[in-house]
Amino acid sequence: MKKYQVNSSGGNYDVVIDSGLLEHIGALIQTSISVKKMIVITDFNVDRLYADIVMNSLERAGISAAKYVFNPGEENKTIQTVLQMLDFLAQQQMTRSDVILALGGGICGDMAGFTAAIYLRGIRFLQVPTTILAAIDASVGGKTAVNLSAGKNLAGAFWQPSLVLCDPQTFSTLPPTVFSDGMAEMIKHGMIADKTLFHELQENRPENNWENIILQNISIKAGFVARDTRDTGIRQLLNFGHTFGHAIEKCSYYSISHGHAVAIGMMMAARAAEKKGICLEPVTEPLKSVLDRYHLPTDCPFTAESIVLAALQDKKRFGDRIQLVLPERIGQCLLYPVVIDDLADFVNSGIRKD
Ligand SMILES: O=C(O)C(=O)C[C@@H](O)[C@H](O)[C@H](O)COP(=O)(O)O
Ligand SMILES: [Zn+2]
Repeated sequence: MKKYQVNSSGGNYDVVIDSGLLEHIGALIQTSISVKKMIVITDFNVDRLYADIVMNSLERAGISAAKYVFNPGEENKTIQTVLQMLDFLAQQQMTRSDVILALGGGICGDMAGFTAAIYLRGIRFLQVPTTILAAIDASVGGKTAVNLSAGKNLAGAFWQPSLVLCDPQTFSTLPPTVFSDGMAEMIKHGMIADKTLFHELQENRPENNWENIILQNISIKAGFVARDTRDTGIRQLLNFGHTFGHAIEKCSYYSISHGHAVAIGMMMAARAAEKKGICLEPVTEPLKSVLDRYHLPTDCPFTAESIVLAALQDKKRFGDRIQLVLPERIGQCLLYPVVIDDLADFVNSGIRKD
């Protein structure tokens, strides 16, 4: 069992990582935060696999719980789905002392968290990540959101969970592409902050060491969250690969998943940075080899024009500038503001392999 305290300007909370914790999650919740009534929010895939274990454990711990199940997929991460969740909470007469439990991957946590942020102007919620991506990234830091037709995560709130409970046994049921999605964010953490983690991922697979590797990743992410919870500066480094990645997700109508799009986005940023002489050492070749190792894509299937158009909606755009995150060396990236007129040149350099 591993424990880590996340500090943020929106509150401090524990992350508990323990294989098999879903079986006794009710008791674990009762020892950390006192709760009588909960709504478990999950998608149809996770419902089939883990909802009964969780619901039974909550009941044994004396927590009255109802369940809301939504259709999986990024295309359902919408305000309409959140409205349905809000209506369900109201029907169940949830009050300000009651709690939402998000059981699932990043999409589930983002929507359940956003619902918690706005229902009755804010109630508590717990993150129970069941994917690698949610465990090492989305469950920590309080970014909650839905997509708009204009782009990814364009409406949301900063709303921190009260507790994060992670059972790495759930990773054993992940489809290979969902497994790879999580590895993309892990490689990102290595690229922006920890060259030792990057080299570990080059040499060893993480499967036999989940508790340590999740802890290591959460401490990287939590370091940025503690220094800049509301994403106005240094936290934006966590967006390495995301400006182009979000554009790729949008251009693909979300048929390319988040981690896969971020993998391509990181490669584009690396190629552009290397060509423009921003890198202090070669980064493109080692990044490509580690992405290949985890079966992640490295080439952009869209034109530079369509990527530029989609990227103009990025949240890191401030007027006529957009903040890119570019690698200097493995384990170190920098924030690199670019005027909008120069964006096409960066995107072109990132797409072209010569
Ligand atoms: O927590 C952060 O900060 C991140 O940027 C982590 C990202 O991996 C994550 O995908 C996040 O949701 C993207 O944030 P956004 O502000 O670009 O929507
Ligand atoms: Zn991400």
